[in-house]
Amino acid sequence: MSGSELERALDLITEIPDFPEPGVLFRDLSPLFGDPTAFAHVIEALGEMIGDGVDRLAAVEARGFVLAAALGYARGLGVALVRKPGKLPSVAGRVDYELEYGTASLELPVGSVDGGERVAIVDDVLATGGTVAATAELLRSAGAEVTGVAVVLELAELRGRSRLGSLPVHALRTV
Ligand SMILES: O=P(O)(O)OC[C@H]1O[C@H](OP(=O)(O)OP(=O)(O)O)[C@H](O)[C@@H]1O
Ligand SMILES: Nc1ncnc2[nH]cnc12
Repeated sequence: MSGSELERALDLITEIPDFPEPGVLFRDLSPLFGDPTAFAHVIEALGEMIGDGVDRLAAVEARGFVLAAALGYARGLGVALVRKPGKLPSVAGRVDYELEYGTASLELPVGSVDGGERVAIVDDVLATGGTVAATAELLRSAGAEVTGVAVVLELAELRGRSRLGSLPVHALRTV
């Protein structure tokens, strides 16, 4: 894959002003998910960013699941599926946090990670960093070591990295 192929794939992301509320510029990855060539380039590039030495991926409902499922399949890694509340019969932990728009809670299913596992978090967008910070907290509470974060798009002005301490963050594109 050439750099320009990846750039063309990322150019499929569209911007929708004032969604889901006034003042938010929503980045829609649906066209990228819908284009098999672009999607394959993005999965390949995410795989290069997470590197070796990872035992498992973790992803957050809903858009993160699409990326992590494909990447996990490509790399032979299982995925810890972090859920929005009320979906799980057995909850290992719950964290409440702030989003760019509104508040949210996440839950980790019992048995999703083993103690000492090295887990990389995969998501589509890093905005305020609340989602990734909450996911990292859930994984660490369950005994995992979080190795880093790989996202397709980082929204730099929302300063998500500043909430993540020394956790390595890799983004395919930063805007
Ligand atoms: O860095 P943050 O400010 O936490 O924002 C990033 C999160 O926001 C979006 O998820 P959303 O909760 O909108 O859910 P979705 O994937 O179900 O659309 C996105 O998929 C990230 O997970
Ligand atoms: N502006 C944005 N666009 C898409 N997903 C987001 N998640 C949080 N902020 C977002």
